[in-house]
Parts: sequence; C-alpha cells; structure tokens
Amino acid sequence: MDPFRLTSKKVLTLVMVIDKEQQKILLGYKKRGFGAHLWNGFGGKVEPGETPQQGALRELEEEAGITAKPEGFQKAGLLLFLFENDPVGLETHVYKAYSYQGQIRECDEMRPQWFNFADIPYDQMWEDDRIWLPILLKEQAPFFGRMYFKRRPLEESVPDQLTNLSTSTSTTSTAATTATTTITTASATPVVVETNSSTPIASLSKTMTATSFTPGQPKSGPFTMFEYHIEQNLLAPPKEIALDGTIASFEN
Ligand SMILES: Nc1[nH]c(=O)nc2c1ncn2[C@H]1C[C@H](O)[C@@H](COP(=O)(O)OP(=O)(O)OP(=O)(O)O)O1
Repeated sequence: MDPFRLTSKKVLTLVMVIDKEQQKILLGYKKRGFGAHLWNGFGGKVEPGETPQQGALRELEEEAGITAKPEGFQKAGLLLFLFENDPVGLETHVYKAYSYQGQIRECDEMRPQWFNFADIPYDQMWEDDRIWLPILLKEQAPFFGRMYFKRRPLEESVPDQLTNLSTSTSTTSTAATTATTTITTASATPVVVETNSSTPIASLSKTMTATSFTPGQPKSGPFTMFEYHIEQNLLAPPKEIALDGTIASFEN
C-alpha cells in the first residue's frame, strides 16, 4: 500500500515577515511543539470557524506580537507535507507580510529574530524551506508544493561526507517553454537556478535516493525529506489541496 496515502488533512498556516528595504526576514526560533528547535515562520493550526488567512493573522499576533497590515499581506503559496505511514497530511497556507504594526516580542513558544536574506539559517530549518523560501523571497508568482518526509531511524548516524548521497533529478513541465530546473550541490541543497516568469506553470520534482540530511542539519526532528514536487509561477494562489495531493481549487 502507498505509505503516503492520505485520508485526511490538517490545515496550518505559516507567515513570513519580510523587510524589503533592508532585505531581511523575521524568523522565530520554535521553543516547543512541532518543529521545536528550528527557525521558522509564524503560524499554527487553523481553528474551527476561521479562514486560513484569519488563522495566519492570529498566529502572527500570538507568536510575534505584531499585526500584519492588509495592504502588505499576500498569499505566497500552498504546501502539503506528507509523512510516511501517516494518513494525515498537513495543508500549509504560506503568506508574506511586507508591513506590520506593533512591537515584535518573544513569547513562550517563539523567539523572533531578523536575518539578512544572505544569512538565512537553512541548516536549522525544516529541510523543505530551502526549496520554496528562495522562490518566495524572489517575489515570484504563487507556488504549490508537496514535500515527502520519512521518519529518520534513531540509530542512523550522520555521514561525515556526502559521497553516499545519490540523487536523481527530473524536471517536468506543463508548458513547452519552461526554463526551470534544479541543481543538487555537494551539500545536497537543491537550487532553483532559472525561471521564466512568462511561463504559466513550471513544475519540477526531485527524488533523493538516500537520506538527505547533512552534518549541519541534525535538528530537524526525526524526519528527513526524501522527495518533493514543486510548481511555481502559478497564475493564482492555490486555495485547497485534494487528498490525492493535487490542487483542488485556487483563490479568486
Ligand atoms: N515541513 C515544514 N516546513 C515548514 O517550513 N514549516 C512547517 C513544516 N511542518 C510544519 N510547519 C509549520 C506549520 C505551522 O506553522 C507549524 C506547526 O503548527 P502547529 O500548530 O502544529 O504548532 P504547535 O505544535 O506549536 O501547535 P499550536 O501553536 O498549539 O497550534 O509548523
């Protein structure tokens, strides 16, 4: 049976606060809960009766103490996180906040800190962030992604060298002129090197056939991402993901 078959999903949010002028991003160090000890955007579960946008704004206020201004608040994309042998997927609505009011403050769950775009601590973040955050920072059109995680065996040792990492990359596209590809560097960092913004939809997927974590990346919990699929330059932000992992609908 497909170990990634979903029977239900939880709806989560993630808000990336960005200072365009200073080229900085506000991240929070998660002190507890899911993803503890990683730097991440601000967010959490959408509560009954809330829209994802309302949930995102509430979590930003709770976790960072600030209110996003409506004129600078945009949906950046939609991500589905799937975990091996777990039938519950995490549908995560990702937003960008370019302006806010209030005073940034620490809470018992998150410690906020500004990072230069050049110094984003990807080795202390969820592994998928290095795939989609550069797209978000380039202010490209909305994206959609599926990220597949496997449980990391407890006894697994961290390799000194990455020579045992074998990867295969495939690029597929729904548009003939797509100019999007990925590169896998020695540190197993996939980098989106080219995009053609006139292309309506570009998609790429990558399969890592060995564990994908690096020596500098032991903290991302007991999970390791082994495969992802991403589509970028969508014409509208995706609104909902179907249980088969495809986009069910788009925002108006
Ligand atoms: N693979 C992943 N990459 C990423 O960048 N963010 C992820 C992620 N998986 C989950 N998240 C984010 C989404 C959401 O903002 C947060 C998890 O939300 P949760 O509500 O589960 O957090 P908590 O366990 O702290 O619970 P509450 O704050 O009580 O809702 O982590």
